[in-house]
Amino acid sequence: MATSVMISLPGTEVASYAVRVRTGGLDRLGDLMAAVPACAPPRRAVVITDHTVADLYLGRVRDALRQAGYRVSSLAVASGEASKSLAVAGDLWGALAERGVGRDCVVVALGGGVVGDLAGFVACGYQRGVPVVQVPTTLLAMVDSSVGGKVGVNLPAGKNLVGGFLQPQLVCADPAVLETLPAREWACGFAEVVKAAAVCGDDFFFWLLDHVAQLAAHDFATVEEAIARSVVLKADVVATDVAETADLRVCLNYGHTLGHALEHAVGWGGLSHGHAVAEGIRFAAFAAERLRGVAPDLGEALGGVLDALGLPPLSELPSRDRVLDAMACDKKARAGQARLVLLDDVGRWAIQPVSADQLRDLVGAWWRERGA
Ligand SMILES: NC(=O)c1ccc[n+]([C@@H]2O[C@H](COP(=O)([O-])OP(=O)(O)OC[C@H]3O[C@@H](n4cnc5c(N)ncnc54)[C@H](O)[C@@H]3O)[C@@H](O)[C@H]2O)c1
Ligand SMILES: O=C(O)C(=O)C[C@@H](O)[C@H](O)[C@H](O)COP(=O)(O)O
Ligand SMILES: [Zn+2]
Repeated sequence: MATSVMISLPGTEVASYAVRVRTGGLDRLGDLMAAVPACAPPRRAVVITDHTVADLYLGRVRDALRQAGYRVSSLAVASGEASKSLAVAGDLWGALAERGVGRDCVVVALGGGVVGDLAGFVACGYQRGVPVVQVPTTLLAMVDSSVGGKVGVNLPAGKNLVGGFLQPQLVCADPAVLETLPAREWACGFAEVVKAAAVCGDDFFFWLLDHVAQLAAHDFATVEEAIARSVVLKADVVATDVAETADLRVCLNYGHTLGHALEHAVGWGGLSHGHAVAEGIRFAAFAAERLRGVAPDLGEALGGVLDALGLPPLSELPSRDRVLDAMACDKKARAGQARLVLLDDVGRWAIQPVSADQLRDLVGAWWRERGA
C-alpha cells in the first residue's frame, strides 16, 4: 500500500507538502525530494541522524540522494532524548558552518522523533532558516512527530521549551524500516496513535478497538493503515491551528501534561516519550472522572487498549513533588494556572483549567491510586 497525504497550510512559508508513506520510499528519497522545487538539487543535502539509524539506513539514504544528483554530507548524534539539547544543536550548527554549508542546503532529518525535532530545530535556526525534509524511522515519528512542523529541544528546566515551527518540504516514511524497531519503540508509537484516535475521532477509535490484535502483532497492512489514519487526522488538526494559537491544536497534547513532567522528573531519556504519554493518558482519564464527572468506562477502554498495545501502567513513578514542579513548565499554562486537555468522551475534548491546589490533590490521588 502507498499513501500520499497532502497537507495544506495556506499562509505559512511552506504552503503545502506531501506525506508519502510507501514501502521502499527510502530508496526513492532522492527522486521524491528532487521533485520538490524548494529542496531540489543543486541544493546540498545534509543528513542529520543518530548513530543507531546511521548504522542501519544512512548508506541507503546517501545512495538514493547521490543518484538523484545531490551532494551529500551527514552528521550523526548519540541516540536518545539527551541529544535533544541546545548543546547538541550548537554542535550541529558549528559543524555545518565548519563544512561550509550555506543557505543553499536542505536538511534531511533521518530518524525518530528526537532526530526530527532536533534536526528541524537546527534547520529552523541555521542561517535564519533552511528547508527540512523529514524521514521518520520510528512508528512514533511516522504517526506524529514528522508532521505538523513542531521542532525544538529540551532545557534542563523543561520539555521542548525552546523551538519553533518549521513545516517540512516533504515527509517520506518507509514502513519497511520498522522491521528493525525494538518492541518498546513500537509501543511508543502506539501511545500517540491511541492519543490521536481518542481525542479526534470516533471512527478512528472504534477502528483501533477492532484492530488492536493486528497492531499488537505488527501486522504490516494494519500498521500502514494506522499510520495513514494518524497522518490524515493530524493534518486536519494542524490546518485549523498551525502555531497552536487558537486552542485547537492543543488537543494533540492529550496525555502530555503529566507525560512531559514524568520525562522531565525521571531525567531526559530515562523514560521514553511514548510510555510517559501512555501514563499521561491514564491520568487524564482519571482527572476527567474527578473534575468533569466522566464515567469510568472511558478510562477503562483507554487502559485496555494501552495494555493490549504493550503500554501497561508504569511499574514505578518518580517523586510526586518533582513531577508537580515539572508540571509547572507546561506550555499550556496561562496566568500561572495549569490547563489539562481532558476527554468527556471519545472525540469530545475540553481544556480544563486547574488551580495549583487542585493539581496537587489530583496528582496525590493518582499516586495513591497507583500505590506509589
Ligand atoms: N514534533 C512533534 O510533533 C512531536 C510529536 C511526538 C513526539 N515528539 C518527540 O519525539 C521524541 C520521541 O521520538 P521517538 O519515540 O521516535 O524516539 P527516538 O527518536 O529516540 O527513537 C527511539 C529509538 O529508536 C531508534 N531507532 C529509530 N529508528 C529505528 C529503526 N528503524 N530501527 C531501529 N531503531 C531505530 C533510535 O535510535 C532511538 O534509540 C520525543 O523527544 C518527543 O518529544 C515530537
Ligand atoms: O503536534 C502537536 O501539536 C503535539 O502536541 C504532538 C505531541 O505528540 C508532541 O509530543 C509535541 O512535541 C508536544 O508539543 P509541546 O508543544 O507540548 O512541546
Ligand atoms: Zn507526543
